[in-house]
Amino acid sequence: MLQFDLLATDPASHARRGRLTLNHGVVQTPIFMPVGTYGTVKGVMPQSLRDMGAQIILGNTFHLWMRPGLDVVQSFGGLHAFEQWDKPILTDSGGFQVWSLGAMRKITEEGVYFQSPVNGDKLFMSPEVSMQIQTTLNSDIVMQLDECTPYETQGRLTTEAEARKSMEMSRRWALRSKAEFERLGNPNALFGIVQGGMFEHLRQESLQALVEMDFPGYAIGGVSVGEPKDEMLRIMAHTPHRLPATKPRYLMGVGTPEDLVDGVACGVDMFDCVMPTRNARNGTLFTRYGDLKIRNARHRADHQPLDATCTCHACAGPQGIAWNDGGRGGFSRAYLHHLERCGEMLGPMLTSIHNLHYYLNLMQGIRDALDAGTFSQFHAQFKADRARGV
Ligand SMILES: Nc1cc(CSc2ncc[nH]2)c2nc(N)[nH]c(=O)c2c1
Ligand SMILES: [Zn+2]
Repeated sequence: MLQFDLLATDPASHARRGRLTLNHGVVQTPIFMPVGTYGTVKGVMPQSLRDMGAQIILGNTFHLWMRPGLDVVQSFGGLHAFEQWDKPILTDSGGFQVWSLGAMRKITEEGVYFQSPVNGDKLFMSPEVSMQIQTTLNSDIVMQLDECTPYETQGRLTTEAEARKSMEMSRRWALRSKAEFERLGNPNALFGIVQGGMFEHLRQESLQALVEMDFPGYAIGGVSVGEPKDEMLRIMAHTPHRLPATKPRYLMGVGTPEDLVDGVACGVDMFDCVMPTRNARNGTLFTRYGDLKIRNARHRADHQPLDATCTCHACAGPQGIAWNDGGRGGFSRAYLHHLERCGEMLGPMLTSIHNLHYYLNLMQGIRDALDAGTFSQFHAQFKADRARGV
């Protein structure tokens, strides 16, 4: 089941405020979805995710199929009980992950043949198999099996003909995914995925065909695949607002804080990206006034928190009072620098909390601005602040 209510639209852009009602709960949009590939958002407890306002997280069909295996997840009645997350979950279909395997796979019309990276078993993933796995996972939002059209093929740009061929196969796989999803009687929501490479007219053909299939929501795939930023922004400006206004739009694998605010202005409702958690593990922290590299020696004896305006547990402690508001319950840059230098596990745990909180708080600020009719001002202030430098 999926219901999408449009609550407000920004007169000066394609930005919109919405509410997504799914089987495991309600999600306010625009939204950022933390990535929990192996059934865990790396290093972050489910309670911490709830405390920071996460409303929906991502799981991965391919990885969970490999480990722990469907029999184990099935014995829990699905992913929610297994990973102790009772709010909505979106699962990606597995195509992107098999594609990322590189050499160890063969793509045919029927599906993808590949070797398990875990034990070398010969495996096969088709639209039907992907739907069967996602039905077992019982995720609230299921993604069709698609082929993520690469930006480059054998070291040269993917041609229009190659992008068309790939988009047309994804279109046929959308139909097969939908047929199997319905045959299985899956009670959740299946999203179609727009492909078409960097070619606007192929994007238009792809989205038109998917809209005719009448999915409850749509994703834009095939970006954030190594293309230059201006190419991603060109597709982001072209495609989202051409999708039905009454249905949710999900931009896959994007992006930086700037991409999220720009993406909302282009009409995107849902984002996912490994950046906040991956950057946290390599010591790159997002703050209101720019990015900060905690390993830099200049933080060695700095008593300030990562971000003096942040109310996350790392910056403001259990009381959640920001440094600028007089709070002193958080951890200092000096301490986080020390943890990073020592390779202590508490380091990535705290930096992941901070970065996820930054992304979720940014989306909360966007929703509040859309509710207040001040999104343009929010957008301008956000950019000015981020340009200030830490
Ligand atoms: N950039 C990008 C990222 C993802 C993974 S989204 C994700 N899965 C798990 C976490 N995050 C994609 N997934 C699919 N199915 N298709 C795509 O075109 C695509 C493109
Ligand atoms: Zn913080």
